[in-house]
Formats: sequence, structure tokens, C-alpha cells
Amino acid sequence: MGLARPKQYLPLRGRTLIEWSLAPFLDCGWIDGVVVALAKSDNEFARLPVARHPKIVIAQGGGARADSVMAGLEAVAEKTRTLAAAVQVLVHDAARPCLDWADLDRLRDEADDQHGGLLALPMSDTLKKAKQNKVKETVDRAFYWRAQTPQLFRLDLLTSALRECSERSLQVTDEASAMECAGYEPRLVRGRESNLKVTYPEDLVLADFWLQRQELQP
Ligand SMILES: Nc1ccn([C@@H]2O[C@H](COP(=O)(O)OP(=O)(O)OP(=O)(O)O)[C@@H](O)[C@H]2O)c(=O)n1
Ligand SMILES: C[C@](O)(CO)[C@H](O)COP(=O)(O)O
Repeated sequence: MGLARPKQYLPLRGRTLIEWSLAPFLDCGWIDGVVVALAKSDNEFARLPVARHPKIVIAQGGGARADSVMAGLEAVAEKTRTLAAAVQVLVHDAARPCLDWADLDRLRDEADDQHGGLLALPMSDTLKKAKQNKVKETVDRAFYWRAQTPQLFRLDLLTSALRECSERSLQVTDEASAMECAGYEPRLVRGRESNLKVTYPEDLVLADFWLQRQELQP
């Protein structure tokens, strides 16, 4: 974003971006708790009203996404230690504030018990493989999807997959990649364009638009 302030604390339709990202999980009846992984230096989250929500637990995040996720998983394991049944976890980006609530239910219903699943979008443009800015090949778009979050996995399987990646010094940019490295085939559950990751300043305008649309829905 090129701003001094971390993007998750930018204002968006009367709240901060992270509050929008958390809302579907906090309001969802079948989600028992929400772990927020915060940078060690973070002093903004505690000032938000949402910080006092009874479902929220804080974990200290790490230098890379996988480190933050691992810290979150450890906090979940701590909370659920006495449960006999397999615990499922959803991992979501703080930078995706427009998740449609219905997609959470679909992900739960369509994800595979062992392999897990993730929201993702098929490609709608023709895809070029390039070197610098010269086209080398046109590739079959049917083989490619854009990964989103949330991503849903069994706590024990995701934990060991991330541990394995760390031991092999493999850097993964999402949790499905860790599961893939461990031999699983996570299921792709069709998401929506509105579930964008706020990355560039213009994405905030789009996020505002999608949230307004969601508010207007009956
Ligand atoms: N050390 C990190 C880095 C990222 N994340 C999570 O991963 C999400 C997606 O990462 P992204 O938004 O791409 O974060 P950055 O790479 O920090 O942002 P940017 O691409 O804008 O630099 C973040 O929203 C955050 O929830 C995390 O938990 N811990
Ligand atoms: C997890 C993710 O949102 C899937 O698209 C994405 O990989 C996170 O962003 P990053 O830039 O790779 O951290």
C-alpha cells in the first residue's frame, strides 16, 4: 500500500479493515473461537472495540505468514486440547474484508475431511507465460485457479504440514501449499471476485463498493 500505517488498520466504511475481515467469523454460529495473530510491535488492535470480543484470542505473529499461522494453530491446540474429535481450522487474511458470509458455509460443506479446501476463482482471462514482458507461451487456463482465503483444514494435518515445510525450508504463501507439499489435494471451492485481498490503494475503493453492496442485500 505504500503507507506508514499497517493496512489492516485503515478506515473502511466506519470500521477498520481488520474488523470487517473478522466480522463473518465472529458472527458465525459454528465457529467457536478466533485467533488473531499480531505483530509483536502491534499496539493498535488492543484499542479496537472488537479486541474485547469473547471469541477472540491473541497470538504473537511471526516474520512470515507461515510463522503467524503456526502461532495461531498453537493457540487453537492449547484451547482445544481436551476435545476428542478432530478440530478444523479456517485461516483467513486480515487483508480480505469482503468475505461473503454464505461462502463460509459453502466452504465448510464442500471441503474434504482429510484434504481440506479453500475458496478460489477460476481464471477468466487468456493466460500468457512470459519471460520479462515477452510472451513465451499461452497456457490452458482450465488448469489455473486464484487461491483466496479462508482455507479450511484439520488442525493436526495443517500443523504437521507447516512443520514439514519449515523443516525442509520451503516457503509457502498459503496453507494449501503446505498441504500440497505434504501430499494432500485440497478441494477448490468457488469463491467470488468481491473477496479481494487489499494490496493496492485502489483496492480500498473496490472493498468499499463490495461492502456497500453486501449491506444493501436483503
Ligand atoms: N508475517 C505475516 C505476514 C502476513 N500475514 C497475513 O497474511 C495476509 C496476506 O498477506 P498480505 O496482505 O499480502 O500481507 P503483506 O505481504 O504484509 O502485504 P503487502 O502485500 O501489501 O505488502 C495478511 O493480511 C495477514 O493476515 C501474517 O499473518 N503474518
Ligand atoms: C493466502 C493468499 O491470500 C492467497 O491468495 C495470498 O497468498 C496471501 O498473500 P501474500 O502476498 O502471498 O502474502
